Amino acid sequence: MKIALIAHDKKKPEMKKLVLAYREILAGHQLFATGHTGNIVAEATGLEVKCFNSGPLGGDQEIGALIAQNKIDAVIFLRDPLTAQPHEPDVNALIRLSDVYQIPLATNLGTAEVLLRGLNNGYLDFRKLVNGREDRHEKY
Ligand SMILES: O=C(CO)COP(=O)(O)O
Repeated sequence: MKIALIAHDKKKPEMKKLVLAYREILAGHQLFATGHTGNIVAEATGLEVKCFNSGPLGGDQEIGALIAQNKIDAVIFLRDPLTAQPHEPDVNALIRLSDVYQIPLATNLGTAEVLLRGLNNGYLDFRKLVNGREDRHEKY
């Protein structure tokens, strides 16, 4: 599965703890991330991470584009709900696209743990039915 990992600055320590705790599960999947988050994840776990631009410089949009192309299976986005983000429209766009395309999305540590445990138990296997199908979306 292709997992996108994103964390706002104040949530990066939580992201680091999460990926260390679930390293063995994450090791079996392809990881994608916004720039700074990806560097932290790669350094903490030693796992390969495809890093995009930093969030404020377009990283959320790049991951959103992958979602629209059916190239992401789950998103863990540890958002900071207490700090205004200069790129809030990009953040909202990424969340919106996850909802448009029914992509499992965790926005806090509690749900992220459920998602990763579910991933490990096959609960995301429904994604295999649509994987590789760029035509899966209804055309308007
Ligand atoms: O701002 C972010 C997501 O909106 C995260 O970006 P970085 O991982 O580059 O800090």
